[in-house]
Amino acid sequence: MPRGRVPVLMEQHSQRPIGLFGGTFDPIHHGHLRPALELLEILELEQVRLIPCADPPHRGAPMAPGPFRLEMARAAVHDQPGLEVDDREMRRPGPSYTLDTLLAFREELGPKRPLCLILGSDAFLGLPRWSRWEALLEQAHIVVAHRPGWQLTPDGDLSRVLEACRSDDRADLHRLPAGRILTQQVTQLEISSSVIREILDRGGSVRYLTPDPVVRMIESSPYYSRRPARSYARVTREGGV
Ligand SMILES: Nc1ncnc2c1ncn2[C@@H]1O[C@H](COP(=O)(O)OP(=O)(O)OP(=O)(O)O)[C@@H](O)[C@H]1O
Ligand SMILES: O=C(O)c1ccc[n+]([C@@H]2O[C@H](COP(=O)([O-])O)[C@@H](O)[C@H]2O)c1
Repeated sequence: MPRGRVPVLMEQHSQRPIGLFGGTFDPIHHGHLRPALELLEILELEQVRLIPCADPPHRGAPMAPGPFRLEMARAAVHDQPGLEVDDREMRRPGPSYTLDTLLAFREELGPKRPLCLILGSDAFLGLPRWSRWEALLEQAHIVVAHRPGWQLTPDGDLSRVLEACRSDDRADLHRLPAGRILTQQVTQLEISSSVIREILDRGGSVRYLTPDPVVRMIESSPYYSRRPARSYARVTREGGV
């Protein structure tokens, strides 16, 4: 590649950061995928690992079982370089605590590799309820992707941690292995898995909210839809059907 075309951050460090994006993904949707792709590009990450959790802490059991949520995630990104699905939480028994996941990555990749834990703003605001949450920043940076409807105005301990670790310089994510918090604007997509489940529950279509391969998996699975899907007539140019 001609020198002028080497991305600025890449020039400084050969070991680019890895983005780690955990979720229940029940099901995965474009509100997960588009921010993941934008962060991959904007932050010049090596890759973003989508990590479906087996047993999400602090919420009820998912509608779809872990292996199916994992397969939906794989189907969603199968043709997108840079977005990978990581099944380590599925292979680990017990609640899927994120700190355990970060420690496993550290063990695998060594102490120097920059890691970026990606959280939507709602997940970030809930951090003080997570297990050993302040230790997360010892293992990774935190990248907060803005999510529609959530203002980033933490209080208490989270506000103090944000104040102490906040960085506006993306190069910090490449220079250091962990410890910075960066907030990043991404395309705002007001999509959630809960809304998708509600639409399916009333027999609606979720096309264009999630990639077509995921729609097909959902439609042929027993996990979400309860009412039969509606059928629509196709109107031809002449007005016939
Ligand atoms: N539309 C979105 N824009 C930005 N981030 C999102 C969006 N939807 C989910 N996220 C983030 O993705 C991660 C995983 O979210 P999760 O799998 O719980 O999806 P969800 O749509 O919030 O699901 P549910 O509606 O079931 O709570 C979280 O960090 C969350 O903040
Ligand atoms: O480690 C924790 O205590 C913890 C508490 C709540 C959520 N998480 C993780 O945060 C990610 C998003 O969770 P959720 O419930 O919004 O899908 C997912 O990877 C969960 O495993 C982690």
